[in-house]
Amino acid sequence: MAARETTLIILGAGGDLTKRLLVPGLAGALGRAPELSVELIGAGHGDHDDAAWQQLVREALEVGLDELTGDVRAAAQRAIDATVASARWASVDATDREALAELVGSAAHPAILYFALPPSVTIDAIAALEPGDLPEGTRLALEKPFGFDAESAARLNGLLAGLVPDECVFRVDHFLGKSTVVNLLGLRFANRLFEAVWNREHVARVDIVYDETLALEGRAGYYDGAGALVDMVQSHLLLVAGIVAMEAPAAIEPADLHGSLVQALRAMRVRGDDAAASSRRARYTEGELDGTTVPAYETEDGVDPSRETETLAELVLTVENTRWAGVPFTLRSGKAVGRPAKDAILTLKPVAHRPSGFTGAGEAPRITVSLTPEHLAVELDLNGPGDPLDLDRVVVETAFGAGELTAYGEVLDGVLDGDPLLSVPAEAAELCWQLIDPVLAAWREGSVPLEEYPAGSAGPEAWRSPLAPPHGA
Ligand SMILES: O=P(O)(O)OC[C@H]1O[C@@H](O)[C@H](O)[C@@H](O)[C@@H]1O
Repeated sequence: MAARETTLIILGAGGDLTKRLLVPGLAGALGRAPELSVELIGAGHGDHDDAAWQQLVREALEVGLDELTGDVRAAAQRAIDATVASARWASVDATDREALAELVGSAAHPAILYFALPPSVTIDAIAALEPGDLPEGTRLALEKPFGFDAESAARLNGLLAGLVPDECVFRVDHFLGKSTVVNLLGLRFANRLFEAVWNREHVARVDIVYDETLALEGRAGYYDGAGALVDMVQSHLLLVAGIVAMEAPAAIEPADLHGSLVQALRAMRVRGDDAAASSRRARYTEGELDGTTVPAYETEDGVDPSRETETLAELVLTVENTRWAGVPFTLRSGKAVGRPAKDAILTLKPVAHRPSGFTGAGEAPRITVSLTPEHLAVELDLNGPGDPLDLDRVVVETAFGAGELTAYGEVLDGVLDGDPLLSVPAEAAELCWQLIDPVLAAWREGSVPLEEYPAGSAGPEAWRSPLAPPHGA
């Protein structure tokens, strides 16, 4: 195996993401690629120095190690000392062109610049750079959210295109690194049983839900400016919806997969083109979760109550093509929800004719692909104990194999390897914002009330019933 060397520069390395997810994920990527050695530069403001950064790197790599098993874990273990020894800190303002160019120039190997920064700072940093500032082969990785609306996402794509070739740009969405999300491809396209019913003839509705028990967790600085719609629906769930909706690619190769994903996103619309009638928003009030009192969102440190940030968001889309016309796709995500559910659910239509004489069961059956943990459940109406004509609802379930790496590990592995398969295509990043912008505008205008739910509940009572379609949709 030929040795490979690269420099990973994390901009914004003093932030929570680096310690909690990026460096632990790096342990997995190092374990997967034992031939790779990484010079790890942390860059940012703050009072770090080489020693503090090295300590952070060691601790975070060890956290990452705990999530690995087998050969990958053994290889990651072997890589830790060398990675820590190479780690250095650079106090740099990412928007200072000369300082950034100098930092990239000081890298021992071809560099990857990872922007773990708020979107507006990332845009300023990219805008400050000139093409000649980055040596050939430099890769740019950008954390979500990619821009802050469709216009800024398009501008950012334009700026990036002027700096490096598109195959050197990695738009990171760790959901594309989740083994369960990747598994949707295998489930759909390698199984006739599922692909045959995966369309409007058989599917009544699609729900993509990511309700978490996690509350704000001290992230007001970021979250209060984002809210559930941007943080989760825009950044992650739309891409999951794209994978659920897309046509089969010819190959699991970047160009084919990205083409299918983009085509599906292009076909999506807010239902009835009515953002106010096709969305809901809510915010948690004080409540109990797992025996602990969760304070009301608006009283959390760093929250500006006048912003009306939602902690639960729901959006109904349609996919305007032959496969999906008329099927509602409901995307929903919330924080501090007592009944966590992280699933893609296809609710099937009833059979065209159930012969009279059968009793029992008969409600709409579902195919549930859990995004966390790895799990598939298919509901069937079968002969229960006793009378064979009295049907019981039976759930056929199986676990999927767990991913070898964490979602961040998978995504970083792609970035380090120069493989864009699991990175977000440029057009997809813009399309996701094009769907969300009208919803944000309707919410800003006050066309959609901000509802409330106690932390620890399942959400507002009224949300148990699906949103009625707008007139004419
Ligand atoms: O369940 P995971 O993989 O941690 O992903 C969910 C998280 O995804 C992040 O991108 C969001 O910013 C968080 O708010 C959210 O909790």
